[in-house]
Amino acid sequence: MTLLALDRIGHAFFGRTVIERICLTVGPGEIVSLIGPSGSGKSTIAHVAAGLLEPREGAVRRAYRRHAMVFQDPRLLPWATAAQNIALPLRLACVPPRDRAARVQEAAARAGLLPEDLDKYPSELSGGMRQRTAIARALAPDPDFIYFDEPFTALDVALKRRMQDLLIAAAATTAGAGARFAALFITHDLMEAIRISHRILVLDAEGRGIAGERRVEGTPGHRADAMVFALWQGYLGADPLFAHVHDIDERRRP
Ligand SMILES: Nc1ncnc2c1ncn2[C@@H]1O[C@H](COP(=O)(O)OP(=O)(O)OP(=O)(O)O)[C@@H](O)[C@H]1O
Repeated sequence: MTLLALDRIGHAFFGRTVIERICLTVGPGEIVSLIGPSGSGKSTIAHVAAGLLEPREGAVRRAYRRHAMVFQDPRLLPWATAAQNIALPLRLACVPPRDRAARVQEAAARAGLLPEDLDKYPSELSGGMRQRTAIARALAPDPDFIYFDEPFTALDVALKRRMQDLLIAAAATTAGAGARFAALFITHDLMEAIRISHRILVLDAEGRGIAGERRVEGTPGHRADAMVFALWQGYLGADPLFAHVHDIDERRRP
């Protein structure tokens, strides 16, 4: 079964082609990273997949129930508390007010927010807490698919790691039930992709399709750091698929 399928997607801005022949699939419970250099069209692909942009070519099939999105910028309403921000999608989905508080608390707990943080305004929260709030807001309507567009890029290394672990835990469920959500995770950080994903898709250097993919050994959250590091070294040092990932100069793109 496939929750998301892109079939030969192409898109152009003002007549300039930015993506072409993009084919990808994401299955239930899968975290799939899409990696590529800056300007290679990763966000454009996520926007097309989520229905924010109509592609010029190709077809998108969505078989999931409900999706959410998390961006690099948390995009919180500054005049609303963390709890009110998290409740926003519940209000939009007409969830009765009596049910909202419990769902906000559950989502906040999954995102690692403390009860006392919920009454704070975004300006009173640190960058990491703001991003946790954005993640809680995404989790609140219980989506079975989440688009992440470089959500941790602006965070420092230790915080980034904690947020990756949080995402892995939030996606998985307890007691043998299926995963709670599948995800398309946009990043330019190969180490991050190896830590959190089941599969990594690599964009062609010129955005002309997916150059290839690698299924990452093991399960997210159960890979030892030494293994993650060894895979990262192997991919960058010896795997031609990743040769362009860190050394392309986006200013040379046509
Ligand atoms: N709304 C837009 N109008 C015009 N050009 C755009 C628009 N959005 C993106 N582009 C261009 O499309 C190309 C791909 O952009 P996109 O943001 O998808 O790349 P990306 O791989 O996500 O980059 P980054 O990693 O830097 O975020 C870039 O050259 C960008 O300038």
